[in-house]
Order: sequence, then C-alpha cells, then structure tokens
Amino acid sequence: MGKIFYIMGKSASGKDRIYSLLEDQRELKLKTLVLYTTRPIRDGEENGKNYYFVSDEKLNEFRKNGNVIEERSYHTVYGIWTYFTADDGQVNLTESDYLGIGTLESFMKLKKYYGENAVCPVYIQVEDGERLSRALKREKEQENPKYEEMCRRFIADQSDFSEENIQSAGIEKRFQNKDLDNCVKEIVNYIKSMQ
Ligand SMILES: Nc1ncnc2c1ncn2[C@@H]1O[C@H](COP(=O)(O)OP(=O)(O)OP(=O)(O)O)[C@@H](O)[C@H]1O
Ligand SMILES: Nc1nc2c(ncn2[C@@H]2O[C@H](COP(=O)(O)O)[C@@H](O)[C@H]2O)c(=O)[nH]1
Repeated sequence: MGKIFYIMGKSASGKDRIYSLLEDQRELKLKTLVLYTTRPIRDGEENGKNYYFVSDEKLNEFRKNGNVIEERSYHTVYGIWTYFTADDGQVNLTESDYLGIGTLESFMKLKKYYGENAVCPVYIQVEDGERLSRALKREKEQENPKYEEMCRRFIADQSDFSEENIQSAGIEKRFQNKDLDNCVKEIVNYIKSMQ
C-alpha cells in the first residue's frame, strides 16, 4: 500500500523548497498531492504545481459535491483564505506514494481519511530567529511585499504549532532545516526507509 509523505512546519521553515527538491529525486517515485487554495497566486507560483488556485465559488462546488477531504480557513490581513484537500482522483494508494504539504490539523484529518499508517509526517524545524530572517528576505523579493501578513503568520504559527499540538499529532521525528542539502538527504533516507 502506498503512503503520503506529508511535509509540515511553520511558515518559512522551507516546506516548498524541500518539496521541490524531493520531487526531483526520481528514485523515490513520488507523485504529488496538490492542494487547493482560494488565496491569490504569488510571484513565482504556478497553478497546478504549488496549489490549484480556485475561487470561493469553485470551493463551494467541491463542498456541495462532498469532495472536500479537509479544509482550513484563515482570517488573513487580506480577508479569508481557505486551503483544502479534495477527493479529485489524484490519489491512488494502490499504485503510488505521494508527497504533500499541510498543517498539523490537515495531517490529522488526512490520517483519518486515508488510514493511520498511510500518512507519514515529515516535520521541518528551523530556529525562530533564522526562520523570521528567511521569511523577511523572501518577502522583500516579492514585487508587493506583504509584511503585515508575514507577521500574522509568524504569530499564528506559535500557537498553531505549539509543542502541545505537535505532540498530540504524534510527531516524533523532526528534520532540522539548517543546511538545506543535509536536511533533504535525511528526509530522502527516511522516505526510503518507509517505502
Ligand atoms: N536551509 C536554508 N537556508 C537558507 N534559506 C533557506 C533554507 N531553506 C529554505 N530557505 C529559504 O527560506 C525561504 C522560505 O522557504 P519556503 O518558501 O520553502 O518556506 P515554506 O515553509 O514553504 O513557507 P510558507 O509556509 O510560508 O509558504 C525561501 O526563500 C527559501 O528559499
Ligand atoms: N497553522 C496555520 N497555518 C497557516 C496559516 N495561514 C496559512 N497557513 C498554512 O500554511 C501553509 C502554507 O501557506 P502558503 O499560503 O504560504 O502557501 C498552508 O498549508 C496553510 O494551511 C495560519 O494562520 N496558521
């Protein structure tokens, strides 16, 4: 039976970078589980790669058809943004392993939907000061930096990813993203050991 390797971590911990580098590791034979979001697309993002970027109307259609596996909404500085996983035929665990990105909350819901052993956590950790520096650097590189939203995320993450929540999600292993290449190597070894 296939598995979903599910990358989690606070904002700017490196989830997207790590996801792309793992996608490039052909020997892992991972397919991607692409989530949906109603947030606007950012510079450098691609529809269908980072997310499927959809309208609130499209989200409602998924809801009406009973195709939403999990969803989470955040009151951001720019309004409500919803992220969701849809049962849209992307995942076939009898055929492949998958790579996804999400939160502790969505991880627990996916485990409930696909089975306790089908979803393997890949929790990324970075020292908070370093993470904030990386977040600021990334934001500065955007055409329209969204500093207020960056700060909201930083603060929200402190409670959303509290030690208590990490423990109750059953996360035992953490991957330190100090040096990106080393971190990816450790994750590759972990994935291989689980396949
Ligand atoms: N080990 C590293 N050393 C230095 N910079 C890094 C490292 N890992 C990632 N980065 C950079 O840190 C920034 C944040 O990484 P990334 O966008 O992948 O984080 P994320 O966890 O996906 O964030 P978010 O949840 O906010 O989307 C990016 O500019 C990325 O290139
Ligand atoms: N725990 C929280 N997670 C949040 C919040 N706002 C967004 N998110 C999650 O982060 C990732 C990445 O989002 P992105 O917009 O940078 O791609 C995604 O899985 C969201 O669910 C928050 O306030 N708290």
